Order: sequence, then structure tokens, then C-alpha cells
Amino acid sequence: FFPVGPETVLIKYIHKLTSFIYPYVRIQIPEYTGQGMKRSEAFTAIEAYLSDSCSQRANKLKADLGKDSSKLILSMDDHEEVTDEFGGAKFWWSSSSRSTRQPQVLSWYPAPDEKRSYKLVFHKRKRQLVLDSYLSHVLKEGREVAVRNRRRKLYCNNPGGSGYGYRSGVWSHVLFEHPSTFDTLAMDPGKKLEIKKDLDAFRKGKDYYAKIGKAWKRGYLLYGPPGTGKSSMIGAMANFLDYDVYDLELTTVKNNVELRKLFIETTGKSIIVIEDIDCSLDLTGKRKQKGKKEEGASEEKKNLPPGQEEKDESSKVTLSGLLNFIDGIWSACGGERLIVFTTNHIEKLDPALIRRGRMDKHIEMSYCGFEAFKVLARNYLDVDSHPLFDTIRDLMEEVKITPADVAEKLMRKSGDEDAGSCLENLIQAMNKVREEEASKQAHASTEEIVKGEEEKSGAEEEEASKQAVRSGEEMDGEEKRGSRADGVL
Ligand SMILES: Nc1ncnc2c1ncn2[C@@H]1O[C@H](COP(=O)(O)OP(=O)(O)OP(=O)(O)O)[C@@H](O)[C@H]1O
Ligand SMILES: [Mg+2]
Repeated sequence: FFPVGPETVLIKYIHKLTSFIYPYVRIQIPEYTGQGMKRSEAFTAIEAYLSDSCSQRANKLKADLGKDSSKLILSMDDHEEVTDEFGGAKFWWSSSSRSTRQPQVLSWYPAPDEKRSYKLVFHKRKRQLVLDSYLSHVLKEGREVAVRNRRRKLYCNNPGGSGYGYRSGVWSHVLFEHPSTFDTLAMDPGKKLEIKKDLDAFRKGKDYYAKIGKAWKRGYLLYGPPGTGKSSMIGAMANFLDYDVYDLELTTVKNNVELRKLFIETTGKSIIVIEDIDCSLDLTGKRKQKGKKEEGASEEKKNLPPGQEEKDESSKVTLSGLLNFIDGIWSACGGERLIVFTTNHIEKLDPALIRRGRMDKHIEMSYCGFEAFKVLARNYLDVDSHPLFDTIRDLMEEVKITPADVAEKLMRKSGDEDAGSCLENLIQAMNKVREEEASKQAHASTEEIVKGEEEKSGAEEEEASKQAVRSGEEMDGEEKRGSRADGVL
């Protein structure tokens, strides 16, 4: 027996009384939860769910552009109510927003000015139905609607160059509208099909990845000379999978901690891209040089003011930081991510970075072959065959030309330029490349001959001098000395 004051007893009775008169349960879903600045996923899903079901019923609606920018997506306006039915029960949804602007409070992490939230009200007898099935139904439907309506985004981690304040380390985004697709991408058809199959298997592989105990992600390494379509390939992948793209600029990431923060902030169904990985950082072969570097670093450290050393050490993204980013424990959060690296110099990369399991698939983007050329000809000139194709096929076997150069030649400069003259341009360009190659080779080989001859004549001279020495030895006195000197000179 606990002695309780009269107020407690009173409150207890008031609760009982209100639940008798007002037999409803309320659930509040705020837009931002906890201390994080991250938008609640539940809120987003509910927003989408309600937008789908309320457009028929609510009176006050908000509109925004949908996926193809031609259709308006309606959603519930603030302070609006809709009812929903599920499993024979009725549910009331309402939205509210409350201004929280506090001008006198200065904060490093300013809170959003408005606190928005959704409220769900239902009869307490339906509590079990809500917990067992209604909420999961709402989330599932909502997520599907959100995916259907969403406009894909291109995120980058360099918001206007401001490297300080609460904005640093946060992604900013624009709409992703890259025109490249697998149809416009010029490469060997077999290879293209293989990549498409691989991506498809990945997209559908949720259960498979769970079964084999791997995080649902896949790494691609695209390598090859400039202008062979690595960036275009990333665009095509994003369009094929309908994923968002995160373009990670490593040089602006201050340290490993920030890298991890960026990674956690990425959402599922996305491609994380690091372009020119060999230039981004001194990640190349760092592990091997570690010992040497540390020696040097400790000497440098001596000259730094106290406190500076620590900062310097932690102010870099390191190879191990990047490896953790790719396959550390954090990479399992969220799931369904593709990580793509591009480089022009695969040989410069640390093998640890590109081993299978991290970079599961290595794709070489190379010079334009005849099959790739045909794709470009179809896209740029609308031709599938042409009398000049045979010449081009022969030339392509000899000459290294990038798809970017081919594309440039095939682009119609004026409206009246016909396919034939574009192809002629291409042939001319390839002939020029061939001549240049030939003259370079000729130059190289004449150099070799000259070098060879120099060596040969050098040897002859030496032989002659030896001869002279030998013959001189046979002489005697003054003459001997003189002739030897001649020989040497
Ligand atoms: N395989 C290709 N198929 C179709 N177009 C291509 C292809 N490769 C290059 N192009 C054309 O050339 C341009 C440059 O290509 P892209 O930016 O993809 O090259 P990259 O390999 O990323 O080069 P870099 O290594 O310099 O970044 C593209 O805009 C595209 O028009
Ligand atoms: Mg590129």
C-alpha cells in the first residue's frame, strides 16, 4: 500500500473519466525526430500515403511537381483532416504545423522554423489492428507511392563552397536529369548486356544478399582513357535502375569522420560516385609507403605548435577511412547502394581498394570499336548501314579513337549536313590519327637507328684505339708514347 496524495487520485480518475468519454487513441508523427536533422522516414512515407488517398477527399491541398515535371502531386495542406478506412475500421488523420521561431536564441544547429507533424486518431478498440497491420500497411503503401512520384536527385557534398558551420558535410541536391541511357551508350553489345544483367540481379537481390550474409551493395570500377564514356555510363546506370546519384568529391571531405557522416546521410536506392579516384587523394599505394611517411611526418610535427599535430593527423581522408566507408559496418545501413569509382589509371590504385568484394566488377571502357561506332551512327545520324562503313571498320581496327571523338565528328554541325559528309569527317580524322601514329613510329625508329649507329661507331672507334694501342706496344721509346696518345685521342 502506497500512500498517495489526493491530487494523484484525482488525476487517475480524470484519466479514467476522459478515456470513458473520449475513447480514442492518438499517435503523433513529427517530421524531425531526436536531435538529428534527419527527416523522419515515417513522416515521409505517411505524407506520400496521404497524398495518394486524400486527393479525393481533403479540401485544402498542397501541390508540387512530380516525376516527369508535367503532373502535379497533391498532398495534404497543414491543419487539414482526412479519414481513411482499413479492415472495417475508421481512421482520422490530421496535419499540423507549429512555428518554433525563437529569434533570441542563437544556436549552432538552428532548428527548422516550423514543426510539422501528422496525427492519427482511432478508437481504442482498434488498437490491435493498428499495431498489427494498419501502420505497416500505411508505411508500405507510402513508400511505394513515394518511389512512384519521386524525382530523382543528384546530390553533391560541396554546398556552395562554404566549408564551415552546420552546412558543411551535408549533401545538397539538384534534380537529376542525365540524358545518357544504355541505348545511347556506345560499347560492345555483349558487354553492355552483361552489365545490364548484373544491375538487374543486384536490384532484385535483396533476399539473396540477406541469405549469403552480405550488405546489399555492389562496387563498380570503371577504368579507361578520358572520353571513353565512364561518366556517361554512370548516368546510364542511374537511369536504368531509377536510382539517385551521390557525387562524392573526396578532396573537400575534411576527414574520415566527415566521410562517415556523409555516408550515413545517403539514402537507399542510390549510386555513390567517386570520380577520378587516383587524383582525388593520395590513396595510391599509401599502405606500402606508410613507414616512410610516418618518419617524415614526425619530423614535420616537431615544428608545429602544440595541439596542431593531432588536428593534422585527423584532418585527412585516408585509405583505411575510405575502405571503412565502402565495406565497414556502416555500409550496411539503409541498403541497396551501388558504389562506383572511375579512374584513368587503374595501375596506380592500391590493390586493397579494388580487390573483389570491394569493387566487385571491373569494367574497362576502351577505345571505339566498330560495334560501338554503329550505336553512335544510329543515334547521331539515324543510319544502320552506309557504303563508308567498311572503310571505317578497317580503320577502327588500326586506329585508337575514343567514342567522344567519334561522337564529335558524327554530330551534325548544321541542319543540311548529311550522314555521308559526317562519316567522311570521321574517316579523315581517323586517317590523320593514323598518319600521326605512323610518323611518330617512324620518328621513334629513326631515333633507334641513329642511336644504334652511334653505339656502333663508338665501338668501332674503341676498337681502332685498342688496335692502335696494341700496335704501339710493339713500338719502342718516344714513338710508342706518341702513338698511344694519338690512339686515345
Ligand atoms: N561510350 C560512349 N557512348 C556514347 N557517348 C560517349 C561515349 N563515350 C564518350 N561519349 C561522349 O563523349 C562525352 C564525354 O564522355 P564521358 O564524360 O562519359 O567520358 P569519361 O570517360 O567520363 O572521360 P573522363 O575520364 O575524362 O572523365 C560524352 O558527353 C558523350 O557524348
Ligand atoms: Mg568522366
